Amino acid sequence: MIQLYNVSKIYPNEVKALNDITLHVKKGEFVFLVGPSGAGKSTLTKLICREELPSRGQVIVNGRSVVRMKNREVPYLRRKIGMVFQDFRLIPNKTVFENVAFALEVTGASRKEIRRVVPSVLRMVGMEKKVNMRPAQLSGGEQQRTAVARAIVNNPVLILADEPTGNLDPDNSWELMKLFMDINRRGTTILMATHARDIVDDMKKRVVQLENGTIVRDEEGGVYGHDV
Ligand SMILES: Nc1ncnc2c1ncn2[C@@H]1O[C@H](COP(=O)(O)OP(=O)(O)OP(=O)(O)O)[C@@H](O)[C@H]1O
Repeated sequence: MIQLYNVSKIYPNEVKALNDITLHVKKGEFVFLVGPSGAGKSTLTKLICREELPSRGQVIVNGRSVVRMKNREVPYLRRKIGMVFQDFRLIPNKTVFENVAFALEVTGASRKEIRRVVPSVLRMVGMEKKVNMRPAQLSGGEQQRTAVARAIVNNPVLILADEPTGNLDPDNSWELMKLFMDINRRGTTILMATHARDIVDDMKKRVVQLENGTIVRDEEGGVYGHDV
């Protein structure tokens, strides 16, 4: 699903965010990306969805080189990737329904399709009773569940989550993780950058640890680690 070969990223200000990373993630895997602040976790996720280009190396997502990809092909890549962020990033003046529907509208989905798909996705994340609320009227947990609904509404093959529990209390964090586990069980690959030690320790998934832009640990059934 994701193959990175000898990837380095140097930002224009000369900061070397990633240094010769080689990483393979198979379809259906659930991978935690851990490491101290500034280790390069967000940069890695940005290379996968082509928000940034690598300075060196190759990035293959779902069988396609995102480095060689033309700009006009990027929207098709993004449709295959559901993204979830720490700060939710919902559109403030749209309702829950409209926020999720918007992700379908931009793909050219018909009204009929939207009326069919959006309610079922909102049911899946437990937001069916709040379809007409706006983000400001929702709790953090509800906002994030709406963001997850938006991320999965196009049936992505991959979910990239950048510290998705960062603004949630422990109960809401666990609710969110259950949702991600559910989505993963249905076959969607998940790559999640996180500082949530308890969650990583409990879930015993593959853990990739970054430090100063290099992978210092890649462990199946791993824990968060003592030296992070
Ligand atoms: N757009 C940018 N321009 C210049 N430097 C950047 C840019 N984005 C990130 N960096 C730098 O690259 C390094 C890696 O940053 P990155 O955001 O990938 O780390 P991170 O592991 O996600 O950190 P955190 O856990 O705090 O989110 C840091 O030194 C950061 O300051």
